[in-house]
Amino acid sequence: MSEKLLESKQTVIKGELQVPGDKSISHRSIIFGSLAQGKTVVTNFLDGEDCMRTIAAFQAMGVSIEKHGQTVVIEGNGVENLQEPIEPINLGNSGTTARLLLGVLAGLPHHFTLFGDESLTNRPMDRVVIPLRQMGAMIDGRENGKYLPLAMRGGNLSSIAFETPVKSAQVKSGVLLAGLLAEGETTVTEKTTTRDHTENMLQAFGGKIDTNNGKISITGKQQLQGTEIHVPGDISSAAFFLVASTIVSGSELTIKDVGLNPTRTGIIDVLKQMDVDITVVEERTIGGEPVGSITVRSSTPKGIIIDGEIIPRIIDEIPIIALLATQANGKTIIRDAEELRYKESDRIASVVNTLQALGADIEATKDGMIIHGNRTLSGGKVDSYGDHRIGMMIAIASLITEQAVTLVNPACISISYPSFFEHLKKVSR
Ligand SMILES: O=C(O)C1=C[C@@H](OP(=O)(O)O)[C@@H](O)[C@H](O)C1
Ligand SMILES: C=C(OP(=O)(O)O)C(=O)O
Repeated sequence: MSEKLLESKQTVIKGELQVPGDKSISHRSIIFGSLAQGKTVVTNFLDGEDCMRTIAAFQAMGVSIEKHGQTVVIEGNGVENLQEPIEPINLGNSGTTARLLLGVLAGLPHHFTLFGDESLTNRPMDRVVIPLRQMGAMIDGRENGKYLPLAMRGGNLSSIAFETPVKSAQVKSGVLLAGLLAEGETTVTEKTTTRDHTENMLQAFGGKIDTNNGKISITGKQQLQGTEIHVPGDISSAAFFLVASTIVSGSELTIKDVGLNPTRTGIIDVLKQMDVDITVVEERTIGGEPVGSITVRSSTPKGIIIDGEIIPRIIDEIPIIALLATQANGKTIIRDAEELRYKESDRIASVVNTLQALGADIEATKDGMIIHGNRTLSGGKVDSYGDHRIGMMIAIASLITEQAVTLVNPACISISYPSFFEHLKKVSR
């Protein structure tokens, strides 16, 4: 297993940065482009490994998808021309590919087998398998279809009125995509709002979807038209640099063209509540999604309580928020975040173990963590757990540790941010 030495050096974070395209929006651009009729051109596509899995899955079904740098051209031929793949589909590390693709495949009259890497193989799939079975898909797999590998035969779906028991955009999206291919009207009701990129992008492709008080309704068998999609910068990637600029004294960084969809901007709200010096400017709309530039100057944050409705709006940012909390005045409590246990690693355990190993005062709870601030972090050898967000959290921590940090298994960072270390170097002075 490879290791990366992150030397403890006096640095400041300065200048301007453009983070790569949003992962959630990149996945969905490939899915809708492949279901639509005609050409779709996606610019600023994230070429992280996860999004490449989504491309490969649709190529295996006969869709022509060409990637030139960050531009992807999809020649859509409509749902009815998606073919049965010869080989099993490898979903790699990508939960989003798995849950959203399951929804699409459930609507196709073909046989599919799906598998993933060790991490994905241990993440729950029954949260989408159960409603898709209710719609008529035949799905079987390990532990009665709870886990990959899965085998399935789709087609002839009927609509469903589904109340999602988990706060998950992936589950909502999987069922809505199946609803798009089913007869009649499907509704998904969610108690807490989760990211709505599926709903937004369906409309960008000419589809119709209604959201009313947490109830999302979609009529099946709609024809979608290819279009142009510009992917905004990923706020979940930006979050690592927002925190870096806060905790490294003397820093000031502007991140340009970041997606500011309100279902994703919880990190900005958290930073503001913690009294971090943050401003958002140049707000505008590109391709149906709000974008803007965020400037952060170093400051000493204060500890806060983070729970309830905001959790899905910061779900991928909690590891880096935990690092920030180790530097805050006072105590930070994170609750209602049990979903973290079902990510690429059990992120309650991996965040707590890693930060403890670096000298933080942090403890795990059933659904979150308690972090006591004002700690000087030491250094040493810590593992990414094969989880990209843990790997990036460790790299940002190393900017303020007293000794060097050896990051074990850094390669996973390219799942969502292949140019992360290059960008870190670019803004380190
Ligand atoms: O829909 C999406 O694109 C995503 C939804 C979230 O997962 P859940 O919906 O499982 O919480 C998030 O953690 C993931 O990185 C991307
Ligand atoms: C949880 C994540 O992604 P996924 O569920 O797509 O693997 C993530 O990117 O942090």
